[in-house]
Amino acid sequence: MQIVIDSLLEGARRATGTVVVIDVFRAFTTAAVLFSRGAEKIVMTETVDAAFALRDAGVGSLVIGEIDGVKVPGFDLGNSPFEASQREVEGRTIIQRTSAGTQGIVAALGGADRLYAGALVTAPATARAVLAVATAPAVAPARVSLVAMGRAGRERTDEDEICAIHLRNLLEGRPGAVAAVRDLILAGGQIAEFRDPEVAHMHPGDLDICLDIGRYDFAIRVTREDGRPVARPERM
Ligand SMILES: O=C(O)[C@H](CS(=O)(=O)O)OP(=O)(O)O
Repeated sequence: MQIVIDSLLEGARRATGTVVVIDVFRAFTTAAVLFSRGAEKIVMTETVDAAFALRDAGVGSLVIGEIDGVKVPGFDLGNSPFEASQREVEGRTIIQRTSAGTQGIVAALGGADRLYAGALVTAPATARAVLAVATAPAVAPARVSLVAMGRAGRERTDEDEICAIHLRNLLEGRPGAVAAVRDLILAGGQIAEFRDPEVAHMHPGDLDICLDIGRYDFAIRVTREDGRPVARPERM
């Protein structure tokens, strides 16, 4: 198994094999929270207009996400895992548009043999899901691309790069260093905005959820349906 770590939108575009697009802060943590609360599936889109059009067409009933981290006017939810954890979403189809995470999924959809949306909350389950495929005899030589999406898919960020390294440890059979992963991210420059009352869209509760490594026992698998990326929980 060959594991490649790459970054940002360009990395997502060139990713091949089994691909994990990583967005810890916050898109795929939010997606995981919604699945833990019974959401059926999440349709991931690139643009706000596409998200509204899908809702208007009846493809989904809730539209969520952000621009520059801030909830889009007219969306039902922003990109906050904490807010998602307060929402009733049982059985719902959700449409998600974010600045990094869903952009990466759309960019990777064409080149990926198998696609996952990754975050720390789902890291062990994602590694199990990837290993189940990557080590299957029929799928050699296996390549796994881990793509850290960063800020808006344009600027590398600690949490996504560190999540990629943590996933590589798990994929290569090492336990990783859960406390060190948390500590290193918490020492970084992006943490202050979660605690800044002036940055209202970054809820302090988001940080606790995003850094709760292995909180959920499912991976988030993305498949193409009607030409669109659709995410569902996958349990191994
Ligand atoms: O809402 C977020 O936390 C980010 C905003 S940005 O990428 O830093 O502009 O979106 P996400 O797609 O969850 O990284």
